[in-house]
Amino acid sequence: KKQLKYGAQYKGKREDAAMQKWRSNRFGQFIHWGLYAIPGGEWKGKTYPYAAEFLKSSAHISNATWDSLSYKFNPVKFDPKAWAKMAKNMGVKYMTITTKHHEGFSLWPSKYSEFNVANTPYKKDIIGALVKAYNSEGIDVNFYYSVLDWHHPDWRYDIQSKEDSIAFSRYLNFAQNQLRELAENYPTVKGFWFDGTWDKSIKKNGWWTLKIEKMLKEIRPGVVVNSRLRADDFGSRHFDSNGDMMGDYESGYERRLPSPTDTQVIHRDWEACMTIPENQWGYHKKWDISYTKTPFELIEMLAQTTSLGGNFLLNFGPQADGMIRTEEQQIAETIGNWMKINHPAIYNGGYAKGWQRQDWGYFTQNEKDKKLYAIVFNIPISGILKIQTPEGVSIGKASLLENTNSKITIKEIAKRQINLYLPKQSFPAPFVIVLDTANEN
Ligand SMILES: C[C@@H]1N[C@@H](C#Cc2ccccc2)[C@H](O)[C@@H]1O
Repeated sequence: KKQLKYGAQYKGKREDAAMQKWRSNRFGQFIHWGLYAIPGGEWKGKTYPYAAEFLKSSAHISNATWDSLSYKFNPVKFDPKAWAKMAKNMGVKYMTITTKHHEGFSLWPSKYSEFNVANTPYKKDIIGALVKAYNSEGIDVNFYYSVLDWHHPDWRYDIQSKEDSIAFSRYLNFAQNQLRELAENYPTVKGFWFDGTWDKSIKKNGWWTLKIEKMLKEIRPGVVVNSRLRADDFGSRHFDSNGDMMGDYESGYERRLPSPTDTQVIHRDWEACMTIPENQWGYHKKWDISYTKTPFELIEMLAQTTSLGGNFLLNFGPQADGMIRTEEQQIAETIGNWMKINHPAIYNGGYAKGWQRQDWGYFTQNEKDKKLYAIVFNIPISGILKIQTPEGVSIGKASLLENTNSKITIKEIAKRQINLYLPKQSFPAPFVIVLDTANEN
């Protein structure tokens, strides 16, 4: 084991109330909003298929030209209450908003950078309005903050000279001031989601990442910080050089999930963040420039994530005028209709220890109602769901969550082998079976 000053600060899962709430939320809305929404993946008549929030680099746009987009930022149709209402109806329990993405533009009136929303035609504090609106709907708000900053003159990708070192220490102070400002000015913030920490400059300054984690937790006790902020004494990220996770949850799953049988993830808190298009976080004018996931595919990702004890953060990229595009509205509505009936399998849900993963879907164990849920995506032609029960546990009753009067016949066909006979009906959507289990001994 290496002696580390800037490695993991604790082992195992945090069990305080704030972390338990974060964990029980399970389903969150990611929002990527910034100047990149204005060009929306297009520049001088050319469409760029890459991630819209990276247009500045994919179209080789100068800082001066890109920064002048701030004079056009005026989301006249922005209605934070409408966004929060849509999120509530979709069934999310938390929202993570980009306070500052790689472009360096701050969506709040920061004292530490002129490059912020107060100096645009819109003027108003977008972060403050969103925190108020989402909290009013009972939705927790976390702040995404990109340490990587294309705008700030003191940002460095690497430290290769004394000048780099002097400039970058100015940058780290700037970022620390902005983060303190966010933690102090928005007291209901529940978490910080760091990004843009992959460059050598940060890997060589692991001390700063721990300093930031400690500062935020001092200002806002209980606040939850993702592993992506952290680098240790030797530049190891997410997990320190002894293999221990840093931060409060593992946040390496970006546009990918662990495999359904990858049960090593259940030993820690983790979150997967997901785009609906193949790879667009910011608004792209051409929705169908890539494959866009269907609501049922997204619901299956939510189910798979919950079944492995993780949180699922689904991304929305609002338009420059402040509207959520209709394609995203429709997906949010379909997911919300499903969640209204099936949320007991998700909220407070987690890994169902001892219940073998089956190919028809996923088990989740609800830590509040202690019930076991089977979320079914692939109905067998036989109409029979095969289940292996753990040692010492039997299934007493099974019924459809959407209709608990629907009895599902159970037959033990061999030791620990159960057949569940599905009702003879159509299942137009993924559905949930609630299982009452009992200890045999
Ligand atoms: C959460 C996501 N992380 C950001 C990124 C990235 C990235 C950076 C380098 C190579 C590939 C992807 C995306 O812009 C979005 O904010």
